[in-house]
Amino acid sequence: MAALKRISKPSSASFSNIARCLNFYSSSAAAAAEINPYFQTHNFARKDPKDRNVQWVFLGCPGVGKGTYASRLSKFLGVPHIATGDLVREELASSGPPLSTGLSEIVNQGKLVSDEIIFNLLSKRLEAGEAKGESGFILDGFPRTVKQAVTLEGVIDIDLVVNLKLREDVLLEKCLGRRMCSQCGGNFNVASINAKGENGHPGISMAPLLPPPHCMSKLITRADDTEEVVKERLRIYNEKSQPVEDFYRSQEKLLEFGLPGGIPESWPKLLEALNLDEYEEKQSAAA
Ligand SMILES: Nc1ncnc2c1ncn2[C@@H]1O[C@H](COP(=O)(O)OP(=O)(O)O)[C@@H](O)[C@H]1O
Repeated sequence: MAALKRISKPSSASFSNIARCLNFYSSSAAAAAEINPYFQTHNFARKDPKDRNVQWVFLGCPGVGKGTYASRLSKFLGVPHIATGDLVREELASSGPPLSTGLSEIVNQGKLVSDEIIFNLLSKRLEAGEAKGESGFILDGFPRTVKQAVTLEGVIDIDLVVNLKLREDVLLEKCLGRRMCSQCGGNFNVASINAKGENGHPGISMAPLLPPPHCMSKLITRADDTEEVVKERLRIYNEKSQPVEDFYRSQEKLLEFGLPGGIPESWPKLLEALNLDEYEEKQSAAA
């Protein structure tokens, strides 16, 4: 597959953030390695990129569409889509009190769960995948802090980080429109977005992503998709996760992608930005 990296140069404003990340890196690398012995000892992913599938990360604010595009891309490339938010929700559904009570309180307030829990869930998921012969992954929702990024960097080579971007007013509308089918787990969106252009930002329209008729009566809204909690999640993203963008930008791994609209407009442009458009044409021609 062709080289897939498109690199964004760091802006001068981001250099102080990069320096902060690097200071953090040196002071936290040892602490980060202590978090999970699995991550400390296991080097399953240090394989030559020629001998494995892609190891990518999707970054972006809540509601931007990380799950939608990471999941489409994972099917397209034949690699697992690993979303730490899904791992947390599965853990909540399968564990009883008191763990589930404490965990759901954190998630429902829009806060980040502890690194210990996240590293345990992620390492278990990677280990299970490895046992099944999986190769490569697209991570979604991880890393969310520079400390998590540093820890990941210590054990796994990340090839590319895709940073999805969307206006904040649209993010809020999208989060409030999110629905999930309580039976099949499918993700949908009932919001019909028509945001006018303002402050140099172009207008943006997104059609709702409606479920098939048999899911319609089973739709639920995530408890953390209320206006108050989404605003808190956006605040936490800006505080804790934005520096992760600078961390990867400084490593020249960051691909910035501003979503131009809904899936029909954005998907072909994303493939183009990833140099995958020709790959798709070849696949369609072969089918
Ligand atoms: N890497 C992580 N570190 C800490 N907490 C996480 C992480 N990933 C997921 N979570 C927890 O799971 C919740 C849901 O995550 P996710 O589905 O990715 O939400 P979002 O729509 O905000 O991207 C987060 O608000 C947080 O409480």
